[in-house]
Amino acid sequence: MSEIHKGLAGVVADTTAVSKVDPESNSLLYRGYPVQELATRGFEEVARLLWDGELPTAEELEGFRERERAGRALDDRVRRVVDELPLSAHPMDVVRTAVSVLGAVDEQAADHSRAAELAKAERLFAALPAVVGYAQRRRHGQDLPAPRDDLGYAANFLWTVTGEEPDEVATRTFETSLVLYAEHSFNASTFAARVVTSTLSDLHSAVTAAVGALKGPLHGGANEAVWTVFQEIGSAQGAAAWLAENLAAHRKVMGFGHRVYRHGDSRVPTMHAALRELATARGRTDVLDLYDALESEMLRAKDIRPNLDYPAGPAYHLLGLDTDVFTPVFVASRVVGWSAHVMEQRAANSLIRPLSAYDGPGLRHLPA
Ligand SMILES: CC(=O)SCCNC(=O)CCNC(=O)[C@H](O)C(C)(C)COP(=O)(O)OP(=O)(O)OC[C@H]1O[C@@H](n2cnc3c(N)ncnc32)[C@H](O)[C@@H]1OP(=O)(O)O
Ligand SMILES: O=C([O-])CC(=O)C(=O)O
Repeated sequence: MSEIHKGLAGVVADTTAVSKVDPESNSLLYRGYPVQELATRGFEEVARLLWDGELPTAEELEGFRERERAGRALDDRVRRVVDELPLSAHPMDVVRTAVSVLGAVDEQAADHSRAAELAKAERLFAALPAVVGYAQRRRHGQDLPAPRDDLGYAANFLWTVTGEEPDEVATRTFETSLVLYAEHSFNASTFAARVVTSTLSDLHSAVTAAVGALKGPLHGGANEAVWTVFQEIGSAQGAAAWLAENLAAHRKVMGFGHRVYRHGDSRVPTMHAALRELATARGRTDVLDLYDALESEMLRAKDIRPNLDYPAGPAYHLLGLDTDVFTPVFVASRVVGWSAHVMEQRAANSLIRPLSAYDGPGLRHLPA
């Protein structure tokens, strides 16, 4: 039997110039730039870098910002389909459905030229905050506030979801998380997007599949699960007992561990610092105490470190997002990476179709 690479662990499936995850130096580069340096920049600029391969000129950035501001309103056709969904539908299901609708109505859906793919990626980028905002607000009986053209992407996103103008620390924390979440090489959702693209399918189909892959708690769904764990534990004093019980029951602790990083996730220190700033400004040092307590218990018990979802979950709670809206926010950021990979896959395509080793019953025949 040929060698099996369960979960494709350790398999190098293709090359990519979008980002480099290096477990040895514990670093993450977007198009060559360390993500920690990019975390001080606006998310719109980082999106252009990931799509275009180079930082935009001031003029290019302003042109993109204008198009983004013009595309913020919730499409009526999306609203009508979402209104048919039960209020109990998970916001990730709302987002997945919305992306699918946006694909069905996009006049360039079948145009796979790079110019058309970029235009579609830009439109999705601009449209998703209103979709995420609507997913949260409709359940509270609230409509969307009108988009704020005087605010950048990150601040307008928070305004759209919460209906409150964010202060500087909230905008900075949120923007940092968007930059850190934007791209991470061949993770499961990006790979799903590349698989779909490899069949010569369209960008919205690839993104819809990626949303489905991101939803699971072993991937993006972990940021939602982290805050649920914080609520279950309650306070720093409860961390040791909670962990002992869960490890004894062989349950995975959400927000810890990573398939690629072996010495901790390179993005965590930057997001942890942002969380510290936000929690301190909000007088919620209890959240920081619980964060530290669970982290050190996990290190002591299993020698496993947090991944990006661990600081992002509590930060999103403190920013006023409903817990099940955390992963949809991840979608709005990662759509940049997904679409960059769709374009890269298309430019040098080969159908992705691995082999399997059959281990079912041997040849047999139907009874006469
Ligand atoms: C943005 C992101 O998508 S980051 C990932 C978000 N996902 C999570 O936080 C979910 C929790 N983490 C996990 O389930 C895992 O660490 C994964 C899925 C992310 C990566 O795991 P893999 O590379 O497949 O390693 P695997 O799950 O086989 O774990 C290896 C060992 O470490 C243990 N382990 C790994 N992560 C954890 C965890 N979070 N809690 C408890 N034990 C863990 C496993 O139980 C296993 O132990 P064993 O060898 O004694 O059976
Ligand atoms: O790379 C991975 O497997 C998961 C991850 O951290 C991400 O997608 O950001």
